[in-house]
Amino acid sequence: MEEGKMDENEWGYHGEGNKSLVVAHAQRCVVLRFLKFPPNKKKTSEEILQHLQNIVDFGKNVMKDFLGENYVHCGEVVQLPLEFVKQLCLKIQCERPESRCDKDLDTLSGYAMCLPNLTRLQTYHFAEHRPILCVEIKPKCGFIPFSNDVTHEMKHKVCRYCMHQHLKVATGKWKKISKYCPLDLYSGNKQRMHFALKSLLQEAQNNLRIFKNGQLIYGCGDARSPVADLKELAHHLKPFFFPSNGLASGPHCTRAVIRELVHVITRVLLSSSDKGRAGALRLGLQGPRVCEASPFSRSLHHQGKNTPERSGLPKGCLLYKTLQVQMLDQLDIEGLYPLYNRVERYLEEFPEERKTLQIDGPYDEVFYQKLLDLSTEDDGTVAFALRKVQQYRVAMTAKDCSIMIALSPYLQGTSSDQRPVIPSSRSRLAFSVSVLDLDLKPYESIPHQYKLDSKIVNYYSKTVHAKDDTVRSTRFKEHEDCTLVLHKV
Ligand SMILES: O=P(O)(O)O[C@@H]1[C@@H](OP(=O)(O)O)[C@H](OP(=O)(O)O)[C@H](O)[C@H](OP(=O)(O)O)[C@H]1OP(=O)(O)O
Ligand SMILES: Nc1ncnc2c1ncn2[C@@H]1O[C@H](COP(=O)(O)OP(=O)(O)OP(=O)(O)O)[C@@H](O)[C@H]1O
Repeated sequence: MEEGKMDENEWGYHGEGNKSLVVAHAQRCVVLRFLKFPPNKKKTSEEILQHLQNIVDFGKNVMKDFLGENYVHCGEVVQLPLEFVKQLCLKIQCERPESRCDKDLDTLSGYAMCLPNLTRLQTYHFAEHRPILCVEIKPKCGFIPFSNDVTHEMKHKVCRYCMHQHLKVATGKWKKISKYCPLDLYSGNKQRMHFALKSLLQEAQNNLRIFKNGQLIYGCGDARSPVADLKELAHHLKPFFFPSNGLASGPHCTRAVIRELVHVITRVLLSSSDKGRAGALRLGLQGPRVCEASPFSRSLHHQGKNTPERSGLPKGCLLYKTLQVQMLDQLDIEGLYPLYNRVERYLEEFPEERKTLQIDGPYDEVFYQKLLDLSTEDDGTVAFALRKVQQYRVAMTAKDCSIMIALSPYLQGTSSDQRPVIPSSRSRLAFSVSVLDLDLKPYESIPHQYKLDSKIVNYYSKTVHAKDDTVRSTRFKEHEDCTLVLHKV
């Protein structure tokens, strides 16, 4: 970033999560990502610089290897004029969703990350005139824990996302339970993936956002208020997908366009662009392939088909690689927590060792190499406990990242476009797939994870499953009655 040339009027509010806020440049395809903190928890400039540098290093030294060179954009740390940051912060404040204003943008350090704008990813630096559509999916955890340390039987049957939905609705975070189940999306089975994507479109929550030419057109800007409905979305999508002459409208047309979007996204998600260090992780998928709470698997169950077709994900695709990283959580939080406590006890005795143990970085090649040891035999050492803790943090990061799929019409002959192409009903679409929000989860969040896990499972077991049992036992009684009647006849 060239000092003196920074003008806040060239930047606009783009979006934010729990820990960072993103502004986008109006012309150039770049964004600035600032850290956010609760008002009473300000950090020093040095701490912020270190934190941002750690994010970049973690992307470069760990995630690029695990997920693949092509999918990860690490960006760089930039120093900005403080006056620019202050003015920018004032300018965007009114656009920030209220639910995110419990944290303030860091305006004191002047440091931020500069990244390609993945919602407009074309030739990277300058926007082209081709329309561009971008679908952002936060898929969450795609497997059911297989660890023997799991004590709640329910956790072997229902995935965390589906259980968590009930707690989220009960606490008012969302209004409706979503039909989306990550296991359907990660199944590699087209039918299940279509169902998962349609469910995300019906109830986007913070798991789906759609941008057109860099502007949010679908999904939640605010925690609770969607920006458009499916009809409006279909209208936006027509230039990309509409199968006929562009004049038709009505529910039939909306359905056709949405179906086309779902099919294209599925194909992109199953495509491979593998340039990473091949096979850094080889974790065989263990545990159930379906979640009992998914409406898709429930409907199969009712049809008497207990296991859906096994398709599996192609090894080079981003979903497969993300799932592999997620499965670095081999012990589940229940098995991990005692190991975290072992590390804690050691640190209480030898606080100066925190640095050697690389708990707060550096996230370098040494850190990466240690993650590759997947043995689960506990020899009682701090080294073992620490390795599992670090693997867990990396797994949690992959469980919370987002996938960005950018699509634009492929113009034959006129483009120096190097991107892969996918056929759609209207034209061919050039696409790129990227992953974002790869900030390593903090060591300190482990006790919170432990408590939250038990809260989610207890709530689900007590309320939902108890209700299910009542329904089932009523059905069983009806069935018994029915059998008796049949016997009499
Ligand atoms: O615990 P979860 O599964 O609710 O995930 C949190 C996310 O909630 P979600 O369930 O996706 O709505 C949560 O997302 P929201 O703020 O709810 O949009 C954050 O991503 C949070 O990460 P961090 O603590 O900011 O690093 C996430 O926390 P981590 O568990 O990844 O640390
Ligand atoms: N490089 C990028 N290009 C385009 N948009 C981006 C980019 N990075 C982030 N965003 C947008 O900004 C939003 C917030 O970013 P991000 O997910 O990194 O925030 P966070 O606070 O770290 O998230 P979380 O709540 O998961 O902790 C994203 O959901 C995405 O829409």
